[in-house]
Amino acid sequence: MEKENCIILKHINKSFGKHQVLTDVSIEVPYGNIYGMLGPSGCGKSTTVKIIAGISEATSGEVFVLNRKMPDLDLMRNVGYMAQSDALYGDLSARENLEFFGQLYGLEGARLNERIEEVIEVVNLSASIDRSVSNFSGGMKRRLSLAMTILHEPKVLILDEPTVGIDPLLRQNIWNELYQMTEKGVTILITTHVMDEAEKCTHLSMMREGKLLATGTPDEIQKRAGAEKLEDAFLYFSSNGDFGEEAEK
Ligand SMILES: Nc1ncnc2c1ncn2[C@@H]1O[C@H](COP(=O)(O)OP(=O)(O)OP(=O)(O)O)[C@@H](O)[C@H]1O
Repeated sequence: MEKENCIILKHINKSFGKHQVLTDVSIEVPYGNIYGMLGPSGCGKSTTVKIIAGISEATSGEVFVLNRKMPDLDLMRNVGYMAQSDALYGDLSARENLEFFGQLYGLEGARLNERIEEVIEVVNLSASIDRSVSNFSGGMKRRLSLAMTILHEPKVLILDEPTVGIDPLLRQNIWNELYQMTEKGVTILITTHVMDEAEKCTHLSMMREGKLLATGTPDEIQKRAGAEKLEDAFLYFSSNGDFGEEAEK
């Protein structure tokens, strides 16, 4: 099982003081897939991905990424993490931000310039590459953050609500790019509270109040709920208690 799965969470619990925000979260993310975590605001998606990315620690439970127990600093080069809030230097241009982050990951010279051109095109910001980021809209900042996350070609991408504020056409382009990356073996974990984005994922976890409601492919989840839409499946699992994959077998 460990060999097939790029990311494994085993019985993760997380509390902030007395507030338990994650309860017994176990997931397995197969290599080369887009795995979605779907749930309403505050259900614990960001907390989960921060633990996977190694920037927050679980209160109990274990996390493995690429067969290594997290947190593991040596793995950081292979993991691209895009947080919900953009970590950009407003005084710098988009190009300068990319140069700075690229150098941190050991890219330089012609290779760095080549990658910058590639990623800036993916997010459709080529025309604004030399503009100061302080003049960017929220959606442009999200797009630049995504470009920075994929710049060093990590094997694992962890994207926390990456397409918020991005228009539908560009969102489609970005999804196409994500699919192409999985064809090259990249594993992607993405959080969303939007059903139509969740449908695009190859695998899915539905989450509510820090607990998993259901896991599987979008199709499997709908079938188990007897629903034609993911939204109805979510409502079904929300009102019928906890139905992990195992419980339904
Ligand atoms: N550092 C923290 N200290 C205390 N409570 C926190 C902290 N981070 C998150 N929480 C709480 O944990 C719960 C889950 O938050 P989290 O951000 O993981 O949810 P989410 O599903 O990602 O929602 P959103 O999409 O709105 O960010 C919330 O009740 C939140 O208030």
